[in-house]
Amino acid sequence: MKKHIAGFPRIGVGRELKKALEAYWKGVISQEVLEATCRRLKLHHWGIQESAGLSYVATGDFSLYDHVLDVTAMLGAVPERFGEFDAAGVGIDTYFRMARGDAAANIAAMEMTKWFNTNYHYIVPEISPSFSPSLSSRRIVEDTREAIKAGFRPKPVLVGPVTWLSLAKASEGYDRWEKLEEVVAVYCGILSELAEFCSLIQLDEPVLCADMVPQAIEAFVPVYKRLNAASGNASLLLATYFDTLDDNLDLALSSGCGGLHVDLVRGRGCLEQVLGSLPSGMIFSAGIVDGRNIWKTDFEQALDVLVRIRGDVGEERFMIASSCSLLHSPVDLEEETSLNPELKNWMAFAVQKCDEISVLGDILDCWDCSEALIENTEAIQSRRNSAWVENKEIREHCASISDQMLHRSSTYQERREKQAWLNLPLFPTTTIGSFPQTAEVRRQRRLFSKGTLGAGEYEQFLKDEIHEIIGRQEDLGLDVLVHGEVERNDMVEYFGQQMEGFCFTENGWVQSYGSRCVKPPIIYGDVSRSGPMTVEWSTFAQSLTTKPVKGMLTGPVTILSWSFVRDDLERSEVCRQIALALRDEVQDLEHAGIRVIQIDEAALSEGMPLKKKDRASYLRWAVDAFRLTSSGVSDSTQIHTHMCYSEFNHIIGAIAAMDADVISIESSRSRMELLDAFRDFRYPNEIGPGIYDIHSPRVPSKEEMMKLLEKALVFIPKERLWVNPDCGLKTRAWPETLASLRNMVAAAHALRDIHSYVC
Ligand SMILES: Nc1nc2c(c(=O)[nH]1)N[C@@H](CNc1ccc(C(=O)N[C@@H](CCC(=O)N[C@@H](CCC(=O)N[C@@H](CCC(=O)O)C(=O)O)C(=O)O)C(=O)O)cc1)CN2
Ligand code: MET
Ligand SMILES: [Zn+2]
Repeated sequence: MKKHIAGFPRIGVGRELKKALEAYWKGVISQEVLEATCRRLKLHHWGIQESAGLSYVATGDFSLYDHVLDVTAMLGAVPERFGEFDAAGVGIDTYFRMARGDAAANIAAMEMTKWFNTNYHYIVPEISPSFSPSLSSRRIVEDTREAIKAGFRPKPVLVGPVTWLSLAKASEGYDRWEKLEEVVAVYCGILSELAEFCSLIQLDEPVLCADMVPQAIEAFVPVYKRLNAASGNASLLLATYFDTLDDNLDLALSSGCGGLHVDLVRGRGCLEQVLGSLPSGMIFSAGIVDGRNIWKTDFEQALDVLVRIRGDVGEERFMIASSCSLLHSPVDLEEETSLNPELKNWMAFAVQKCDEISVLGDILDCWDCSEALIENTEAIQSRRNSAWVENKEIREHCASISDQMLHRSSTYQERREKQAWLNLPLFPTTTIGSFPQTAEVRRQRRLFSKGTLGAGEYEQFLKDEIHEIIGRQEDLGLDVLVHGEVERNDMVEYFGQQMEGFCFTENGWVQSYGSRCVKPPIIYGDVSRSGPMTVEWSTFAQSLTTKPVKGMLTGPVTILSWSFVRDDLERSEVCRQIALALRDEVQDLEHAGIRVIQIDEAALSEGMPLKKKDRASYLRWAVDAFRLTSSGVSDSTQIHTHMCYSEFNHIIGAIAAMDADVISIESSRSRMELLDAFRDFRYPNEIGPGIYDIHSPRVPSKEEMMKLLEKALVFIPKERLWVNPDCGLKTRAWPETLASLRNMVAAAHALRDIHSYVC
């Protein structure tokens, strides 16, 4: 029986990749040193897979920034603004400029967005008529050769052409599918090269689990016919994940590929259908170990399914696998020394998942693994029967939620009048919450968590920072201020740390984009709030200024989406528990005199099911959770929300149903394209479409931002338009932050001058 994983996390257990990348970008280390770190990581990760007993090691899953950008580089899809690239191919500096922009040359980065419904971000390929696909990066071949040289048996992994093209963004009016033939030709070249020394090559086509556009559907089978032909003796494994195949199952089955990988965690629903129609000769790769959560696999349940599959397809055509790439899991549970041992015993990270896959295979192969099976059963039982998981009081509280709790007392129009006391000018300026998390802030937090710095000193340090941040905003002339979120390590982890039902890792890092990582908290039990979480910081900030300070909370859907969530309770129910806890926080803030409160729902659209048919029910409970959080305040308190990376167009109705008084959204990278949504649907409340990209250090000019605002004014009445950046500023440094905000405020003032004279 063959065993494999769809990909391994690349960041490194000690975030070695992050550190090396950031050092390289700062000019502290050379390309050679960076590449040496990467080589060490790859070898280490291959070693883990091999010593677990997996049949292959994944290659091509390692990336300097993003695996979608790797394919973009392979195809030579370098947007014109980055200039000519080297004839030898896309070098790493061009590659990084595409990902991060070029501040010195004033070149904007490529867009970045969520990888399906995960918290991983990929760089969106750009396709223009002038794009001429040609093999421009051979990294995957080089990495695979390296694996062979080191004695491993590689299975190269790359994003397939239909998914790559589907995720791309074409120049206006251009049909991306016109490039299909040439794109496929490049893939054919690379596949035939890999086929010379690999017997199995994995092509990831998660788009098969989403709603595909007609062009993609039409293209699929002919494209795969060519790819299979080019792959000679190597077998192509068509990998699908994140949902069921449903309507696209026939495409997958007719692809002519040697194997089909199915996600049996999120796509279990189509198992019978797949088994019923799998062509004889096609390998079935069973993605049974969850690549996106941290719970141990229930071996007994998994074995039932696996035995059933093996009975159908036979030993020869059967592979056991992770549901998707382990990119979305933390690296190694063994690194966790402070987790409660009982909780820890319920979990498996990437390294442990490799072992789980291997052991499941061994058990099926009738090796004597009874010990592993007993241990697993005990762990599963311990979690199932634990007294820490369920809390009667919380359950009762949740059951008593009334419809009235989901509504503000008055309509937006009425509330607007009652909020006039805020006395805000036309085009009010604000920021999204965080200010630069400088090295010094992180250092102080680290000293505090190590115990080197006392609680009092740490608190004083944070207060001094807030003082400074308030002063800077006053100097800039911003209208609604924020306290800056300096006390937070992360907008989700921080809240989790103050609620019951959560636990935390020390090293459970997961890549979010490029060098940026998150440490998702783990929700293992019923959630409640132990006491106020943010009130002290917000009231301290408010005491320093006469301008309104926005209270700053992370919303229930976002806390849910960016945590590892228990799988023994409906997500919607976990979300309600979080919402109920946050509702108390909102009311506490109001009582403490914080009268503008932002509840971030950055992950609302990310959490959306991939298929249209499942979306309405998700949006219903997600919007209800937001309303439950936000509706307990008086009319004169202004509720804000913030969203980023959203495909707003198809959920604009749901966003309106959240009924926040003000929403800020990301839009600058897409040059206000999202405003298309407002062409047909007039958003009824106030809105701040972000006018500068905070993901890049580039300082946008006043004129540039004015242009974006003028664009917005076509669809948004001037009385309802806010002026703000795309997102929080925590990843930026102070100099560019101040320069950008100065220009932003100037743009708002200039616009005020123009528009206050126009009736
Ligand atoms: N959960 C989550 N998801 C999100 C976002 C988000 O903010 N949170 N934002 C969107 C974009 N994604 C992002 C994800 C991460 C970061 C980010 O800045 N991450 C930081 C880590 C944040 C953090 O947890 N910081 C901790 C730990 C910092 C740290 O690395 N400390 C050093 C020590 C530092 C020192 O002594 O100087 C260490 O532990 O080794 C803290 O501030 O306390 C990073 O990778 O650098 C930004 C955006 C979408 N998804
Ligand atoms: C990813 S959304 C970020 C919102 C948060 N308030 C911040 O400013 O950082
Ligand atoms: Zn944001």
